[in-house]
Amino acid sequence: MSLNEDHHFHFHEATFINQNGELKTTKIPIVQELSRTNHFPKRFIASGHYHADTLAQTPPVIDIAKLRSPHGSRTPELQRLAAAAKEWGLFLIKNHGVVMDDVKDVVKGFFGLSYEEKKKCVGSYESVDNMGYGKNFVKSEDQPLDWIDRLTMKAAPVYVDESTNDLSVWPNKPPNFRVAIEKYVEESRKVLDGLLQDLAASLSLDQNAFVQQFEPEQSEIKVRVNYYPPCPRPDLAIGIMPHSDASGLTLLLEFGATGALQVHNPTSGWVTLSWPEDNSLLVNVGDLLEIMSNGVLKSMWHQVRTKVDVERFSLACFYNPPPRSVIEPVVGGGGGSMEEIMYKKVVVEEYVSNYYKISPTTSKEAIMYARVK
Ligand SMILES: O=C(O)CCC(=O)C(=O)O
Ligand SMILES: [Fe+2]
Repeated sequence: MSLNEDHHFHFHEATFINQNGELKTTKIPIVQELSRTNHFPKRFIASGHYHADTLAQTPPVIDIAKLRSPHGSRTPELQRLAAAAKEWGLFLIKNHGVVMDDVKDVVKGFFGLSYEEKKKCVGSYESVDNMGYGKNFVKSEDQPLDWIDRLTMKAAPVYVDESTNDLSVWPNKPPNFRVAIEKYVEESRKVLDGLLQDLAASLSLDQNAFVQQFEPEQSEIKVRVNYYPPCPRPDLAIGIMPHSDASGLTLLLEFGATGALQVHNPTSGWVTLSWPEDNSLLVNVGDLLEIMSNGVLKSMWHQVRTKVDVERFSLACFYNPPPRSVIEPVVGGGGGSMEEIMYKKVVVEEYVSNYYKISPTTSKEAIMYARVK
């Protein structure tokens, strides 16, 4: 179906350098408007991708209250944590204390604005490393487009000179958007710091082995809010193409609908993840923590499917060590001193910038940048 003349559609613009080194701009239709008018342009056909609905599985649930109970009694929960992070690279958490009602309201409020209002209320529209409003790794005219609208901001560190460092992409509507998200991010950081300690302990490493590389003053937390409107062709479209996150850890909140996030596991293939909207949050391992754990923890390869009848929202917090810091595998846990080193030292911002340069990819290619040959 082509974009009908009867409708007045808006577009995001993405700029990229093509294979001949030329600077190009491509126009990306706004999915809310397509959804509302039941249009499905060919550019959203993601052929060769996995489109089936598998039996939905609930990820392992880790009880943070149990992890914080006195030494000894927390051992079984630590073991469950290690098993989930090693095999799947993900787990749900409950009893984490993070309050999320305001965040859901502001995210819904933002995506409820018209395209013109959204564009006007985000101060800057540039894209650096995938930041800003409406960008989705577009690198060519022929690449399939994700059925998504998204806004990415840097929530930490908080810079004094906003013009250069946070791209001023925080929207000023709804008015409490930034305050609500910054509060959520600070609460999330505490939970993630605790989990970094638990993950190290669960691998018999010094409990500070990972967390000490995430300095409170300089660590980076990027927040991405994602909106997937109902899609006329879930059999052809993808909400987000398969990827692993470049992060250390990612904390994911989903609401509106479940059963859209799918994760690929070498033995089980694609698995659809589903869980009740009951305050649980999903934690997943990103590439940087896979490197820091010498490949013992696995960053998950995941994608998002679309749904024909329901809209879905998600909010991802990507927690990274400071951009200029050097990370390297921490060994000496269960593997012993003979453990083979799988990954090289990398500068965090160099890793992330290579990741964005080569994404999207068809497999976990970005991490090869850090792999010992
Ligand atoms: O919407 C989701 O469930 C996942 C989002 C995601 O993978 C991302 O933003 O990197
Ligand atoms: Fe992701």
